[in-house]
Amino acid sequence: MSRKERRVRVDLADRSYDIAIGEGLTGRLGELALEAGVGTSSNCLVVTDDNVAKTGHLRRAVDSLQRSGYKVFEAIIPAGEESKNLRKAELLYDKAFEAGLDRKSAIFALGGGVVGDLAGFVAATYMRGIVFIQVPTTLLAHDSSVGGKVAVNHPKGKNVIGAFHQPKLVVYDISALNTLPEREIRSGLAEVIKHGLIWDADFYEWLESSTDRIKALDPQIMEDLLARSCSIKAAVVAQDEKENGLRAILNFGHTLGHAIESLSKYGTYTHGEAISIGMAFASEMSAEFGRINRDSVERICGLLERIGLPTEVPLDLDPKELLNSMKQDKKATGGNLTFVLLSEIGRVEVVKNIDEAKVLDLLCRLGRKSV
Ligand SMILES: NC(=O)c1ccc[n+]([C@@H]2O[C@H](COP(=O)([O-])OP(=O)(O)OC[C@H]3O[C@@H](n4cnc5c(N)ncnc54)[C@H](O)[C@@H]3O)[C@@H](O)[C@H]2O)c1
Ligand SMILES: O=C(O)C(=O)C[C@@H](O)[C@H](O)[C@H](O)COP(=O)(O)O
Ligand SMILES: [Zn+2]
Repeated sequence: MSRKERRVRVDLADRSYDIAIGEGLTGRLGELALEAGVGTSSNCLVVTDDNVAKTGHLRRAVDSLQRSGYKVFEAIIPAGEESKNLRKAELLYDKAFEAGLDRKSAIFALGGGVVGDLAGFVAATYMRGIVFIQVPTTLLAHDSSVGGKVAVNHPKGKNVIGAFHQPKLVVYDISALNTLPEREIRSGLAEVIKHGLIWDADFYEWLESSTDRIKALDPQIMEDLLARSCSIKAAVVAQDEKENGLRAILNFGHTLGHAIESLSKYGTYTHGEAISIGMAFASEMSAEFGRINRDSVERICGLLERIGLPTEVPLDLDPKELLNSMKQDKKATGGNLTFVLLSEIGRVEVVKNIDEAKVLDLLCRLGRKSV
């Protein structure tokens, strides 16, 4: 007998939705979408990438939707961050027209954060916004599928062309992790660790003590981990949907992380790897500004490294270019740097007008390069 899935609610008044978490949920996607009120009268589009399409996930999703009466079209994009751009968005608009999508249609984003952000952006803009459903297939996408940030990249920076468009439902099938490469598992754990660091010291300690079982992808552990991590994201988003204040804490590690991704042309580091380096750097900065002690920095870098994530500022990236890229971060106003810094493990603060000379100095010291 199938076990009932776990549910985490994202409370956003008339835009509230559930995150359903459990094993084998892709095979029940149609039933779950119907239950969430996604209509079957108009055609729908399932967007995925060519890696996910090679696994059984796409077939299971489409079969389930068809069994529930949905008329399904498919769009497959090339896998990878390089696809998160306006040209691919335009190809998806073409697909949407070919599939006859109208205002009552829905887009299902089946994949990692790239598919979710891109398909979500298309759903937010096609005919001024249609329903979309997130069906995350990476560990990292437990974060990207929740909260409604949808975007594409621009040569000037990550996610700078985007919108807030909440999904109607998130269906997280834990079984999808079985086909995910180990590197992507580690990458996803970076965002999980972030959620512990910014919000919940107990969760962070639990992660420290459960590393081996997490690495073994024990299904019960993964269900608990996802439910706790999604609950933190949901709690933050519910309090500040459009990032007027609090939500910026979810950007811990991203100021440097996004600069690393952008300067390395999105080809060297996964998102999780880049923000792992960014979190190690933000922890060092927090210590430099006397907010936390060295033991906490060692503890944080220790966990990231035990997971197999990088913590060192890349030697091949120029500190001045990193600094300039960070000044274009969406949190920066008037060219002044904003960083999310730790006050203790489990608590952070958004700090504006950070002294850029100090950041440059630390970048040079940690990257072991002189200016
Ligand atoms: N919107 C948000 O709030 C938010 C939050 C975090 C990250 N993001 C964005 O998410 C993106 C990163 O997402 P990601 O790490 O999921 O990357 P991704 O979507 O590129 O997926 C990583 C790799 O795994 C493959 N893959 C996906 N699911 C698979 C499966 N089940 N089996 C085998 N292979 C599979 C993909 O084809 C890809 O090669 C970045 O663009 C980042 O900016 C957005
Ligand atoms: O949901 C948020 O808010 C986040 O900051 C989550 C991040 O993990 C994610 O990478 C997000 O896309 C970054 O947002 P951005 O506004 O800095 O592009
Ligand atoms: Zn992120």
